[in-house]
Amino acid sequence: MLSVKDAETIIFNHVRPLNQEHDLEVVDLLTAFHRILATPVISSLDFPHWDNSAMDGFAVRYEDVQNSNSENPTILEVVEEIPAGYEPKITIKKGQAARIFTGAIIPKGADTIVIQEKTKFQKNQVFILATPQPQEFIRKQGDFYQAGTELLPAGISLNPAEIAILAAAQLPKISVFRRPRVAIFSSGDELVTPEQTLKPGQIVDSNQYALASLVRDLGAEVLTLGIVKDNPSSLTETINYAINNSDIVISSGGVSVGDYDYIDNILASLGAEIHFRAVQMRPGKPLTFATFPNSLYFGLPGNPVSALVTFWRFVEPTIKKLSGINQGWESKFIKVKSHSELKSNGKMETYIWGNLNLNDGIYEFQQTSGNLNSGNLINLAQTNALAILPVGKTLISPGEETLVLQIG
Ligand SMILES: Nc1nc2c(c(=O)[nH]1)N[C@H]1C(S)=C(S)[C@@H](COP(=O)(O)OP(=O)(O)OC[C@H]3O[C@@H](n4cnc5c(N)ncnc54)[C@H](O)[C@@H]3O)O[C@H]1N2
Ligand code: MOO
Ligand SMILES: [Mg+2]
Repeated sequence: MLSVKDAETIIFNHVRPLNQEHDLEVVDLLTAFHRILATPVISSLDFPHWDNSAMDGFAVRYEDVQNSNSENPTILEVVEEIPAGYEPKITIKKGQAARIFTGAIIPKGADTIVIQEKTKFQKNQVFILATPQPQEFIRKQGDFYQAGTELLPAGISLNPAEIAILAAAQLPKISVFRRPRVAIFSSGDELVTPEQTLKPGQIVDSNQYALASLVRDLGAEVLTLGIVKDNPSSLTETINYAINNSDIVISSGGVSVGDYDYIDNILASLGAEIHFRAVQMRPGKPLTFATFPNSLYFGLPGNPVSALVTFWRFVEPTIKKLSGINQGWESKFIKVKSHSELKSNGKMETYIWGNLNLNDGIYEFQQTSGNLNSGNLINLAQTNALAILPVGKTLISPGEETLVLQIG
């Protein structure tokens, strides 16, 4: 059976990230949080824009004050006051200083700031009570960024720091990648919506709710196509619509070996290239991955935990990669101590849901309580991690390390 690693490689090799020419959208900076920058940004402004003061104090010529101390203060004439936002008019000459405030432009002639705590100020005279370092507290024009060079690269997620940088660079409208479009549907004659009264044998389509929330949280646009009966013509119609209206299609249910598990046959009849139908993992073994010319298809298993585990393990990084992020779209596994005894049959890569708890600043994994059954959605509540036992590993004892994938 195909290993999880090989399945992942196959999937990621088929992801074509959104394109800088065709998949752009211009958005207001205030709505750009977590969007992906589509083109590199170059600013014509230096940062800082001008030599400016990092402190409230006095702008002086270093050579005038280099031998100052409290017994022998240097006395300078204060010729101008320079608040932030004001353009200085006077060049500082020998024996002169300017009163200056944080962020204000350094006047011509001055090269050093003396903070006001090291001075005594009287009328238009300042007494310099200590010798500063040469050029102390001056933020030089272009020290942080030089105009014309790359300010931000394409393919990064816009977090608060980047949003602030774009605002500072006077770019209130920016090019980002459009949101990936993801179609979701559930298949099964037994499925009903949460509003419907349950008849014997029926179950609520909970997968669609969970999957839509996860997809939206990843910044994608969700197209929910509802519940589709285990009926080849309805499934054909829905899948055909989905592959023509989205970048990624996610279905749940109908991918195992039962008589009513039609998804794979219909994918084949619609001309999909089916890359695999099962992966050596538990939960999540019956997982179908197929491609059409313009979309990727994930046939997730119907069991609620299996659908979510396969989403977290394979679909989440796929959506991230497709969205145009150039780094860090891959799943991140972390090594932590297990507080619980973790068991597997050793035949499948096994995913155990539970919690990363902080214990004296160190994360420890604790298996969820109750039955680890892929049909048991209830004890998935409030978990935040999956511990992973590789094939061949049957036991992780308390205190031993395990790899975990954070979920949520
Ligand atoms: N003979 C075998 N039977 C099964 C195998 C196998 O290898 N041989 N694999 C089992 C495993 S593992 C899983 S996982 C499931 C996957 O089944 P399907 O993907 O075909 O899904 P269904 O048969 O449609 O449903 C399975 C289960 O999940 C419930 N379900 C389905 N959709 C939803 C939904 N949208 N929301 C909530 N719950 C849903 C459904 O009622 C079933 O209980 O196959 C095993 N069988
Ligand atoms: O993949 Mo199934 O998930 O083990 O119930
Ligand atoms: Mg089935």
